[in-house]
Amino acid sequence: MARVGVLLLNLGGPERIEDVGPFLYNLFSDPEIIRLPTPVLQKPLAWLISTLRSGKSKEAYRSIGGGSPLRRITEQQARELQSRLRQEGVDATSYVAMRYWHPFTESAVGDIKADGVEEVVVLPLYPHFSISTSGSSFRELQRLRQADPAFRRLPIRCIRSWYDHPGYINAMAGLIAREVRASDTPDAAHIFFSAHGVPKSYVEEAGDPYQQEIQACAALVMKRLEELLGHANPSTLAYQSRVGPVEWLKPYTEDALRELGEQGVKELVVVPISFVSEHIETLEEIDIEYREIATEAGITHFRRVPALDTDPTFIQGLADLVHEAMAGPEVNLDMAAQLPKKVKLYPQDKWAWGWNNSSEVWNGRLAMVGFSAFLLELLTGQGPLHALGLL
Ligand SMILES: C=CC1=C(C)c2cc3[nH]c(cc4nc(cc5[nH]c(cc1n2)c(C)c5CCC(=O)O)C(CCC(=O)O)=C4C)c(C)c3C=C
Ligand SMILES: [Fe+2]
Ligand SMILES: [Fe+2]
Repeated sequence: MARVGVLLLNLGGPERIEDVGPFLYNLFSDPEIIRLPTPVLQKPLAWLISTLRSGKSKEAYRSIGGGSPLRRITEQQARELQSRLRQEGVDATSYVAMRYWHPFTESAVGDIKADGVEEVVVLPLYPHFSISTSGSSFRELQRLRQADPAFRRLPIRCIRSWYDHPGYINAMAGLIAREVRASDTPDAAHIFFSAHGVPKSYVEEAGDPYQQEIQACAALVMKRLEELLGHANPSTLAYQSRVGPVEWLKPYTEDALRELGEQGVKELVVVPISFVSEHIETLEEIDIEYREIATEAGITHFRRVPALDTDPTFIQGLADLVHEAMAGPEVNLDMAAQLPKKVKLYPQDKWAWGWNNSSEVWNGRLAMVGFSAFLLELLTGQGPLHALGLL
């Protein structure tokens, strides 16, 4: 029997307050998170944005005990999945590969090689594919594979997304049903799916299938929920955790909550749909920030469905996914990261006259160059603004 390494991909989170700044720097250094037309500005901009954001982020992490529980929960999921697979006769060892904090992808790959694993199943702990999450982790793994012949030789099967997998849908519907049954008005409780957002351009320009997978997933969960409860509840899907000035997927969670309050909705069952573990966005953003907004909007009962964490139906669903992948063909990292249609990932490069996409791109580039020169001058204390006595 082959020794199988199950590589679980996740984002990672700062474990202590001191980690917040470097964690944010790693996150914003990723071109799949901030898509710039030119890579030279990625690091200076990552430094600037992480410095500006770190105060707000630290405050949020402080309010949930000083760090993210993501590593602890992901490692627990990995252990439980491993023992489930071993009980089912697979010689499996699970590994955790985080994208922006420990344990980093590189160290997981080092462990896989050291343990003599013979084939790898890559399982992102994101049910829905997004360029910014699974896509970024697949690309990171691809970089490591290209640089390392020993890793490249291992057969690999990647699971791209699993938002419609029965194990996951059943586990989600089961947790929601429990909250609905415990509510004051089980027939009328409003099911509020709050998915993590992405910038609108990811979907509309880059062809990210994320929104379509989220919508399909919410519909499947509602169908299963109706079967479990024996009645159909009203529902809403909205997007949370917007960062920066650009437009993200709509409706925004805060706007949707206010609108439901105006419509007279009193009882809400909030479902964190894109997360399978408790983390800052569930514990701080939903439980503290959105609860407050909902209460102000007149929603008197605000229940939040817990994240799946190590729910047994969910862990069994993950084990089934691994079995299915092992029985199927090899799926390499390029195939897993592929977007459904041919799209332009970065704004067009060719110059064209007029007020058009091209001029906006070049305006943006010139502004970035000017801004970087300004930043450099601030750091070095030398440059044209100092020469003119303006700095
Ligand atoms: C489906 C899940 C996620 C998507 C999609 C996603 C996109 C995305 N996120 C940011 C910016 C930040 N994300 C941060 C933390 C964070 N994000 C996710 C999940 C998704 N992100 C997780 C699991 C975590 C870790 C949470 C933890 O407990 O530590 C942060 C840091 C926290 C904060 O300051 O709010 C930022 C910033 C962007 C820009 C983006 C899409 C482009
Ligand atoms: Fe957030
Ligand atoms: Fe995020």
